[in-house]
Amino acid sequence: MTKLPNEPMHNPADRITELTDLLNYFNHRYYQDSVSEVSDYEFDILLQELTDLESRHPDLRRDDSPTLRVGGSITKNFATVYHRYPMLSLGNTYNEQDLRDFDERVRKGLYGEAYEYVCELKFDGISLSMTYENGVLKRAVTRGDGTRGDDITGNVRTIKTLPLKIRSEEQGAGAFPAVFEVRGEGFMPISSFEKLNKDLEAADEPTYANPRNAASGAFKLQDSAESARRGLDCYLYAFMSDEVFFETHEQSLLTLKQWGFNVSPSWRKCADMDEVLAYIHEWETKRHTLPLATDGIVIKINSIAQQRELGFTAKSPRWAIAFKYKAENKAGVLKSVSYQVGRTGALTPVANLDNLNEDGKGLQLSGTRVKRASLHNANEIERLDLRINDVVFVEKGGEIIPKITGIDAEQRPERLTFSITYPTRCPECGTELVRKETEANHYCPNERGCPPQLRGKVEHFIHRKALNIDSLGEGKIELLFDKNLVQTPADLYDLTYEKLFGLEKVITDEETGKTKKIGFKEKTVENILKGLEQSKLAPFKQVLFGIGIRFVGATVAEKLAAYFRNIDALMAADYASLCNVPEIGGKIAQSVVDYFADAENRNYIERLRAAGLQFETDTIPVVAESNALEGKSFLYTGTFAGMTREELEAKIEANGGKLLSGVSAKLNYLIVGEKPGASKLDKANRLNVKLISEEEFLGMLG
Ligand SMILES: NC(=O)c1ccc[n+]([C@@H]2O[C@H](COP(=O)([O-])OP(=O)(O)OC[C@H]3O[C@@H](n4cnc5c(N)ncnc54)[C@H](O)[C@@H]3O)[C@@H](O)[C@H]2O)c1
Ligand SMILES: [Zn+2]
Repeated sequence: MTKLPNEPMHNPADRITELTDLLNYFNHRYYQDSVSEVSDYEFDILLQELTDLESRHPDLRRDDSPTLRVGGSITKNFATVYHRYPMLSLGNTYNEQDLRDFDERVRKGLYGEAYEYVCELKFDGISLSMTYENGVLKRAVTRGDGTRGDDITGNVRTIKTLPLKIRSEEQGAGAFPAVFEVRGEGFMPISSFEKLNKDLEAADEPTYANPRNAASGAFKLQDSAESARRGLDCYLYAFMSDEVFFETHEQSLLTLKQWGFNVSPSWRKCADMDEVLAYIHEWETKRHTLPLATDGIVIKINSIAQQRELGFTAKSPRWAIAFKYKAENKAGVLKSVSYQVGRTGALTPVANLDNLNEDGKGLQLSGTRVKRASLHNANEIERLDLRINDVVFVEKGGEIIPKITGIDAEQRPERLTFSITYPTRCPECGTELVRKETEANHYCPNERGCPPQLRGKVEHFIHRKALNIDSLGEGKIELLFDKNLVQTPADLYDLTYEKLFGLEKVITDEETGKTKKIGFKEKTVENILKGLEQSKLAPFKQVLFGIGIRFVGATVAEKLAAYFRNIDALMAADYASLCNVPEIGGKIAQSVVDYFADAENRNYIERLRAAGLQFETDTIPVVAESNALEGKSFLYTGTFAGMTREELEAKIEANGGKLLSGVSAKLNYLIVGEKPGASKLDKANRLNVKLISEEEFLGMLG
């Protein structure tokens, strides 16, 4: 499949088919999987090409064309809700002439009436619709396919800035209709996004490319508590009700604010398109100082009556348009490449950049000063054909982290450039690097002596999903390393009040040059010791994740802990028995075997055991009762009158049944208790899984 927009195509029918399929596929990835396979700009260029082709060949337009409908759809994981008022998309453009044309269409559409615009920032998240009844939040729904959305009320309720009940008239707010809807953008602030990615990285899970995709993922989680932890927020920008309640959009924004809604103060009323353009220019760089991602401006007609007059197309209102900013791309100079060693020993090349004047100030890009860009690995340097002193193009888009998109080949003959020699030794410890054939990265194999790897192991150990010691952080760990108090996580448990009290260090931020002093005073020391004490209660699965066996992420650790129940059984397991564990493959099995074959690792485990950490899964031991359930698989949902979930799980296993982790075609029985989960029930029904009650289950035991 080609993605090139301008590829000559003899046959418009073929190109229309190709673009329709491709864009529908990108939409699916974007809305269902929260993944962008191409940039928004590339997507929009292709969509424009399809729109143009269809307007020249209307008979070739397919019914499922992405130009006819909103891109998203509903999922099977939530209850489906029909929107009272359809939720549409917005027409968009990247250039000013299109805005002038839009203005012209509005002028004609309003037959000479005077009109005003309201400009708002275009927040980059997912659209939400909230229904309030008598001032109380009743329902929050995603846009879905525009007609129906997913009911994600539980997740939206975790947004702290969204009122569950709006301010009443007595509290100084005006009257409101008995039933109304507000719409806004649910987003993940950049700080939460960065924290989440760091967390995911530490847990060996895939990270999100940008805050939008992260927000989209977080709003669609099944577990609202996890959704709450992701620090979501929401800006409101629209009001709707059956009767006309406001005369202008401006009034609605002001009133929403009064009722207690989170309305971004960045909007502005503009008398004409010139003022709109001034607003666009003003926010082009200023928007990067905001704590959330924005990708453009939304321009709306202020008068609600005029909005009604202008109406809608199948996909978007005729009274509004989005102006999107292109990712800024600038030329700079590649001064040098440095190499960072991470927790796993992987080497990452980093480009050190400067502006074309080479005054050491870096590139001014999208409101920030860029001095470095990640190059990922040696292949990337080769792919871009980079040489030191090359003029390179640097882009900072929705991806937050700047990247080099290419070199300016025309400049090369006039410049003295040097090839990049990839190091053969670790820049941190001097050990010879290795590169496995199947992997793109070079690694430093000196796990036990390479400082960033040692520090990384301790940082991993204290992670929330591991031993969860939040009274320690990167800075404090660095201090403990510097003072030679800690080399491995086991050393943490030898720390005492006397050793810690009074330690001090000044830390300089490499990027900003700002310094920060950290010192261990009474309170800090007490908290550290308390955190370490509490970590002794962390369950086995977390300890197993924390010790940091390669390829054993949080989920794998949980499976191993559930299966082997204690560390001794796990240490004794051979390759074949590890491969018997559901969902554990050969790569993980081998890594576990190798890990425990090493005497030093066993020694480390014994030190942690002596410190008092949990090395056993404390659940009800399974004593075989019968094989009445042999060959049958089970899953349960809800709570049960006669037993706890643990007891139920033990019963299934004790009688030879298999407990599955989710509803699939392989599942034979779903045991349904009180307050069952709607999504499990729904999926089981669709897959024709037999539903049974607690009594029926007990009856099967004979
Ligand atoms: N990269 C990819 O693979 C990919 C795939 C599909 C779609 N996309 C991107 O998504 C776009 C289509 O998405 P869309 O239909 O949601 O359109 P859109 O995101 O361009 O515009 C409509 C949306 O803007 C949001 N919005 C933010 N601030 C707003 C404000 N102040 N007022 C009103 N609305 C505001 C609302 O959620 C609204 O639904 C495409 O044009 C493309 O850029 C990218
Ligand atoms: Zn090293």
